[in-house]
Amino acid sequence: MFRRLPGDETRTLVSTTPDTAVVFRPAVVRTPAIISVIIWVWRLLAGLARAVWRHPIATAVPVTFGVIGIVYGYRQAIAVFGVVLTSAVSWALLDPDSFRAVIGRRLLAWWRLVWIYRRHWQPVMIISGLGKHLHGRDYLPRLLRVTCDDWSDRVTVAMLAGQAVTDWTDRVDHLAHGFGAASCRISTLRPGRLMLTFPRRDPLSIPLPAVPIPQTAEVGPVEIGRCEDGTPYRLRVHGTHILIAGATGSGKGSYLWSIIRGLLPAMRAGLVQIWAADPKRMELSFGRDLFGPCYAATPDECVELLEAAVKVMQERADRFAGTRRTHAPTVDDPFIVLVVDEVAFLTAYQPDKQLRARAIAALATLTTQGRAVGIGVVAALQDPRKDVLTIRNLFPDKIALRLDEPEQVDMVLGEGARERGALADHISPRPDLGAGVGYVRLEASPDPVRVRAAYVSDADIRVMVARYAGEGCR
Ligand SMILES: Nc1ncnc2c1ncn2[C@@H]1O[C@H](COP(=O)(O)OP(=O)(O)OP(=O)(O)O)[C@@H](O)[C@H]1O
Repeated sequence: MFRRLPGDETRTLVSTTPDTAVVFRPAVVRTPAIISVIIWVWRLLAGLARAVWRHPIATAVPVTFGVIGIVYGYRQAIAVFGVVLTSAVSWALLDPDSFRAVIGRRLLAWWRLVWIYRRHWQPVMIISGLGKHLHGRDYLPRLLRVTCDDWSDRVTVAMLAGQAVTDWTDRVDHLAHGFGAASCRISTLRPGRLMLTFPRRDPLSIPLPAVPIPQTAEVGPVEIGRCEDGTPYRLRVHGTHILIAGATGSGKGSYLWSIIRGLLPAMRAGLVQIWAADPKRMELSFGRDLFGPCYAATPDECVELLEAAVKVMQERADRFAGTRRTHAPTVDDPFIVLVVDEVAFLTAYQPDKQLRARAIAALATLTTQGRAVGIGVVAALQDPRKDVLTIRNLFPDKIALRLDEPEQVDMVLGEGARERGALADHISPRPDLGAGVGYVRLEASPDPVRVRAAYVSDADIRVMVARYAGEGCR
């Protein structure tokens, strides 16, 4: 509202043509003071009207107390204020959840709008290059709204005409540092409107204990951890194939074991069979009794297991052809989930060329045709490059855990994922902080979501084996 008037800057402008002494000075027409006053008053009224429109409650509260003060006297106004304040404090103490939902988050959002975002908006926009200062005027993207949930601020922004989403995704670091947040995520609400998400705290910063084994036999999405907004992270396993990529020690094992854990009751009910290929012999071997004869460790055995799955797939395809298009797990045709730890041992590092080709062919067949007949592949690998796993794009669902290089993020999650905030290369290598933390793209949105899998400890696996060994593949 206190921007300079047009013309203030112009007065000081001087331009010359190169190599001559010719100097151009723009003509400045002196504005009568009354015009300036009218403009200032107009801006003041417009600013007040805008404040009332944008923050009706924040304006109504002081106005109400002011009116009570004027009409009934200031003692009454202070008494009413005291009653309202005491009621609010009692509510917050007695039922903090409902207070937070109704009042607390709105107050926090208003405070953060005023103190963080509006206060820093102009300098952050100009310095990051998202706004422009031209001829004495600021052209800034509009800050429309701030809402808060328990873990983050969500800032709605109207982009400047002519800006692209990539102008913003290229500057997530500027925005995060500018507004004092650990990171910034960008999502598109509609053409011209963006939502910036700034986390205030990290619900994933401490390891999560293993999710309890479900009570019922279900093949639906398996709860395996938590999303960064604190909601449970449920991973769809049936009707898809999942690739989990992460450097050594990134916690791939916790995903594999959490999936297995969530499917145990369905395995007992005969609706699921878990087949395990464990060429590294370090991860799945710990609970090998869970898998019975459907466990393979040597490369030959692993490839035979994959080819056995292809046979089942083809037999089902022959039977289902023309009668059904999707698979519903039954005891006769259970959902087969083929868990492959370090799939690159079979597809890239395997010295026997023929065996390698057989493994790639079997995996390609399963990932292209297995879904509809109830066969899913869950594969983990350390190095997501194409020459390590040529068929990585055949996995519809991918999870990027801690990766060594920024380029690897897009290799796993698809073009532009890192720009949209999937900073998998920034995940801490400290196991307590970063193991099991990863980025996924959920079905509902192209924007990456940060998640953490629960940690299934050795003791948990021992209990799982003791309770469920011999119940799956017989
Ligand atoms: N979800 C998790 N939460 C907390 N800590 C975890 C989690 N997953 C794993 N860890 C810790 O990180 C260590 C390494 O995990 P893990 O062996 O699963 O990694 P990995 O990605 O399978 O590694 P590699 O590829 O070398 O086998 C574990 O020993 C454990 O201490």
